[in-house]
Amino acid sequence: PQIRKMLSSGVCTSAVQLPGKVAVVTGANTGIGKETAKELAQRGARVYLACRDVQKGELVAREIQIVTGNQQVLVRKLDLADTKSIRAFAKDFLAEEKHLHILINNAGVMMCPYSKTADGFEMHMGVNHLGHFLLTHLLLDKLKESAPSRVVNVSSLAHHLGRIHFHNLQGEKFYNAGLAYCHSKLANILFTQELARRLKGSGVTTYSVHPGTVNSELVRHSSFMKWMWWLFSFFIKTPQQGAQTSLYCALTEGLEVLSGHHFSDCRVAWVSAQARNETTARRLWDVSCDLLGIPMD
Ligand SMILES: NC(=O)C1=CN([C@@H]2O[C@H](COP(=O)(O)OP(=O)(O)OC[C@H]3O[C@@H](n4cnc5c(N)ncnc54)[C@H](OP(=O)(O)O)[C@@H]3O)[C@@H](O)[C@H]2O)C=CC1
Ligand SMILES: CC1=C(/C=C/C(C)=C/C=C/C(C)=C/C=O)C(C)(C)CCC1
Repeated sequence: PQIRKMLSSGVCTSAVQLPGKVAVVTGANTGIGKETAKELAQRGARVYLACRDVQKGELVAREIQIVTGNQQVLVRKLDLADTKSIRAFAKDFLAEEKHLHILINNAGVMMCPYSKTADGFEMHMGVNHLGHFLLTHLLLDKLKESAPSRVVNVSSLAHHLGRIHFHNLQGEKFYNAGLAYCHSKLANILFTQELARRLKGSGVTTYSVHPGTVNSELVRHSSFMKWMWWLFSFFIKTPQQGAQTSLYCALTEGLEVLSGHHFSDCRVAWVSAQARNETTARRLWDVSCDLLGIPMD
């Protein structure tokens, strides 16, 4: 029980309610994203479940509506492995909604065999970093108009093993599925820091998060990890526990001064030296804009 307690600490104790607020959660049909969306709906927000599989999303939306009594739980198609899908999602959302107060960039893939997104990006970098980079860029004016608003980027402790190899960003020269995940999670943290710098004074703040080791479908591509997760399932966090730090960063009052920081177990957490490198963060921003055809400023 002591080990379990140690591995599952961190509870979002904020009492903030969200009537009239609008939230988007990516990858909300399962795992941490589903529990994050459920809690936001419980607090009265209108919540968009941005999912690549709309059918799975609809089932979860019904479940959340029944559990929370909040009918304002909506499903929209978003495939982060395809910039056309991201642009279509953003276009429809901007036409439909006046506000966006909370954006949770939660969706993720881990340890997939070498593959590329529709736009030719390596899958981890493409979905986990570039997809969310583009989505945030497209929704940024709406976030600014809705300030105070927040962007939460779900990263990982795994960023410690990550490096940004600008000469091999698409894994074409060498590729390791585990490390590719770590690199993309480092990119999440660097993106958060650079975004925070650029958004200073705008009323939009941003945070990166390590949710803990969580019993979810993330391990689907690795038999070894599946076995480990099964073996230690009693010790690791439930998705509901894994959602706590994302919720803490989305909801806690007075957190604005900590924009750009990394959180774990609902506390500020230490990041690797690579994750504190401002030059890498700026360069990654520029390279990401270049790859996505976004004008650099
Ligand atoms: N579980 C853990 O121990 C840890 C998780 N994290 C991070 O937490 C986040 C949530 O992961 P978790 O809940 O554990 O994992 P899950 O695999 O349970 O959930 C991942 C979600 O991302 C979605 N997704 C995957 N690819 C795409 C895509 N191309 N477009 C849109 N959505 C996509 C999945 O959709 P679908 O169901 O259709 O595949 C699913 O909804 C991830 O960013 C992960 O890196 C960080 C540290 C530890
Ligand atoms: C050694 C060990 C564990 C392994 C932890 C690992 C391997 C965590 C990996 C986390 C990842 C990959 C996060 C994703 O971003 C457990 C299961 C906690 C149980 C106690 C012993």
